[in-house]
Amino acid sequence: MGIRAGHWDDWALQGLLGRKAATGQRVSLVVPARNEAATVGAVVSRVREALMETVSLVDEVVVIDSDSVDDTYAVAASAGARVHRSAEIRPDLGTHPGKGEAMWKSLFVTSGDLLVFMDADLHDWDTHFVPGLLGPLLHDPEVQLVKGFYDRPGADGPLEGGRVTELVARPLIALLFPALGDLVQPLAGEWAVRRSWFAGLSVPTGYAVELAALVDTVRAAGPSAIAQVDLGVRAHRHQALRDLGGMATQILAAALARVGVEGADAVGEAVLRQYLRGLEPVERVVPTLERPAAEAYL
Ligand SMILES: O=c1ccn([C@@H]2O[C@H](COP(=O)(O)OP(=O)(O)O)[C@@H](O)[C@H]2O)c(=O)[nH]1
Ligand SMILES: O=C(O)[C@@H](COP(=O)(O)O)O[C@H]1O[C@H](CO)[C@@H](O)[C@H](O)[C@H]1O
Repeated sequence: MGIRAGHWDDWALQGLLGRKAATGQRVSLVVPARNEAATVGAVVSRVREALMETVSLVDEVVVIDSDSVDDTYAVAASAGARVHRSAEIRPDLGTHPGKGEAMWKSLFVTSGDLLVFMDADLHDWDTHFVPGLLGPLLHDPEVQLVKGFYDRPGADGPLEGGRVTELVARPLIALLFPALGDLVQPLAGEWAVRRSWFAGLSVPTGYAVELAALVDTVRAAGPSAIAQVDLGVRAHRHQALRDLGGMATQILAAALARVGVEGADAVGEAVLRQYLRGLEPVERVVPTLERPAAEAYL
């Protein structure tokens, strides 16, 4: 069997609540956020209202403030989230920049048996994303990781989002990881995973966290350990093209490391040279470090 696909409304909310109660599992929504004051409040407040206050599907909403320099922390806290600064979680383990670092650190400040990750920069989404992602985990013990997929509006049209997905992730999957070929949105930031499973994974500290989790999961447990759920439409803030060069470098570094090619130097960073005009390069130091499985520190 390959990667199973479902639709968010395959699972009635009451049925999910029943399964959650019957299995005694807790659910943590984790939102990694760097400079997301404009949108993080709505993500937190809407999920809290719909899935914590109205029903008890989510037990905690945790925002990991990832080196923000805006009001992310205050906005998320006033919306009702438990907020932690990534750098202040387990300082004995040091701190690194990046989305994956924030998600790795979330393991030390959450209690959920099931973790649901959502980006903080969403502006076209709905709260059904969360039950949709939980459906396979609450109903199928074989599933360890659930990816959301959706139509992704971009700057050039209703289906033009996902530049790194189309130009980097899908080619990597085609060439190196064909078992993941069924995945519609391999880089989607909306995904869910069993805590015990995520705690056993090596986690890239940057943007490669999503692809690495998929590769390591399909290798360790096969495609039946992964499910994907149609969540409808999702729009988010789009980074500038050259900033996605850093993301692409991190994803490529993690992929190459998983096929025995150590592209980055030993200290866990790569220097990406970009050019805006003429011969003068703009050098971007790109962290390619990975955190070891968190279970050893929990
Ligand atoms: O160092 C970082 C970079 C990003 N993010 C968060 O990770 C999510 C996805 O990042 P981003 O929007 O930059 O990626 P994109 O969606 O453009 O691929 C967002 O909630 C960011 O705030 C983070 O927590 N730390
Ligand atoms: O899919 C993609 O190509 C990138 C960038 O999307 P856009 O080109 O800005 O629509 O966005 C995803 O990739 C990141 C790395 O995995 C994730 O962190 C983001 O959540 C996801 O939006």
